[in-house]
Amino acid sequence: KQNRSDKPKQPPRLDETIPFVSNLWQFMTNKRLFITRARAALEIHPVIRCRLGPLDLHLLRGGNGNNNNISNGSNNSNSNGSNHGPPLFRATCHSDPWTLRIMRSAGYTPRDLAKLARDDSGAAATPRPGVAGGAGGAGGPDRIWHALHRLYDSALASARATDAFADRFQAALHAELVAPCPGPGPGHGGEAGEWTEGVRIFDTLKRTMTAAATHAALGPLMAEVNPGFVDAFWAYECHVEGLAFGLPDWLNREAVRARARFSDMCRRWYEVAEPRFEWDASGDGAEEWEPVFGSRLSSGLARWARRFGFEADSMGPVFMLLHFGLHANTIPVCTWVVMELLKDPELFQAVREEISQAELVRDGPDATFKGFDHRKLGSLPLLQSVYTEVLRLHVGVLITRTCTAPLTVGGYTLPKGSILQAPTEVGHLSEAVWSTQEHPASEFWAHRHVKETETRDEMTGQVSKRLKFSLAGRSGSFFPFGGGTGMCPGRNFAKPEVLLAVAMIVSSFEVDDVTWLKPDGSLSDRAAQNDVNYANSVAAAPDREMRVRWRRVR
Ligand code: HEM
Repeated sequence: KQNRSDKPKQPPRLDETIPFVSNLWQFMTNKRLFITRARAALEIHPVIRCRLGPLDLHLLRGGNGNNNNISNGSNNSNSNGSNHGPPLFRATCHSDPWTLRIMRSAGYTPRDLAKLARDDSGAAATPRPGVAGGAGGAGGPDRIWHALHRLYDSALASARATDAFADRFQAALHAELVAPCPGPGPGHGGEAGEWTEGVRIFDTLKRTMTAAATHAALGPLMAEVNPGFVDAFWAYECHVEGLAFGLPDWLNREAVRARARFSDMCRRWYEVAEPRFEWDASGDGAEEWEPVFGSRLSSGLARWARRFGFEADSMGPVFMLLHFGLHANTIPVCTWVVMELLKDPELFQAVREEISQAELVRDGPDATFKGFDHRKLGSLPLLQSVYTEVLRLHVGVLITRTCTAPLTVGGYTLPKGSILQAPTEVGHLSEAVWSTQEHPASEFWAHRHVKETETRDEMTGQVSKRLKFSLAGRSGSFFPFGGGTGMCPGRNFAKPEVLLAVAMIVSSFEVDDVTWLKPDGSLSDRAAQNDVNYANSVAAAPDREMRVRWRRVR
């Protein structure tokens, strides 16, 4: 209702039975339900208020109907993500306090956290208006956020970094999954031509992709120094969201133990790598990969921490979060793609045929397989559609920002300093945006993002049909990588990693005998769904494992 006083009109509040208690309790204990209720309220109102403990939040709707098709200047407008979305993607909204919260929960020391908290100049090249830009002014020595984001731009989001990562990842995954190697170690795919029974898809991808992506991004030392790091990572990974936004540590002992174990491994690795590294070689112009820290992203992060005088106790957490960013979403996303293909033999065959177009040309008919061109893979329409559909259905997160200037949304003016959250699910699951008569938005439909086009050959008159990938008109309702200044800088690593792993499995294995297993290993009578424990954790893990038998066909 319009308020008659001079006070600005306030958005409605999210209902709760016990004021100040019920919503907070639900957020901490059943985030899935909290987000479902918020989604329902946002179907009616473009913005709602909600108090969670000390925080007064504004929940916003994404989507095309919200007058919010705002460009964020990112170079990303294809299936990697979207450069449109909710108003919180504007340049005046930032995510530093939330990133700090994640860093604190990972174990950065109070002194190093204080350095980050002191710098309110933001991540952009120009310091925020009215802010000195740290003690050093614009581009000055104290602009710690800007330095981090510059590193992300050059060593994570750039084409050069992506190509180097994709090549290393592909070679390492081939060694893990396909290369014949008797005895323990690589070769999870088994001997060529022989059936391997009881292959667990999620488990196999966790082992092989974690090892390969770690090799490509952090070099070979992590596996040498910490042989059990893959298991330790996944034991920690399932607790990260809860550690940052859920129960306090003293109620969360198992999570605290898992974090300490993996953080110690990262610190040990750093202590082995640090004295071996050539610190004098130049940073930005350095080679994309060297055998100590691995990629320029990893050595750049070490340089960033050194430049700002980080304490030894922060180094485990710094690299633990790099592992988290690298593995926690790509591997479940890849698993969902593989599961969808294996559930549908016709789709599997269609994708296999499409993928063959991206195989690198061999030196001769009998020459060995050389791998895939990751750029070509990323442009294949059906594969892109499947990838997009998986991101749409299995990525769920409350994108969070603080606004540094008043923001007008849906007729309400939210004051400077307001905390804004946009649940990706409101856009991703919108029936109005995604559904067709045969395929509701809640359903996986591999062809949702492709159109068939016909072209006529002018010489022969022959008509050929082609698929074309398109998100046209819907990109404002699709933001699995967030948007604006806080948009995921790893999105360009994620796509080739997922598609290369899918291509390698689809082209190298014959698969049958699909069954589903419950977490205790017993048979399940249904396929996997999003694990409710991963609500708001970006990519959800599957709550059922897929078991198959497979044999390597090359
Ligand atoms: C399918 C895979 C991935 C998904 C769905 C995903 C999603 C996201 C989302 C939703 C955010 C928050 C964005 C926002 O607030 O607007 C984010 C941030 C981030 N992601 Fe990713 N991500 C993926 C892969 C990766 C990879 C491979 C890396 C590589 C290390 C990575 C590194 C990061 C980092 C460093 C941030 C924080 C950026 C900042 O501090 O502003 N991500 N990601």
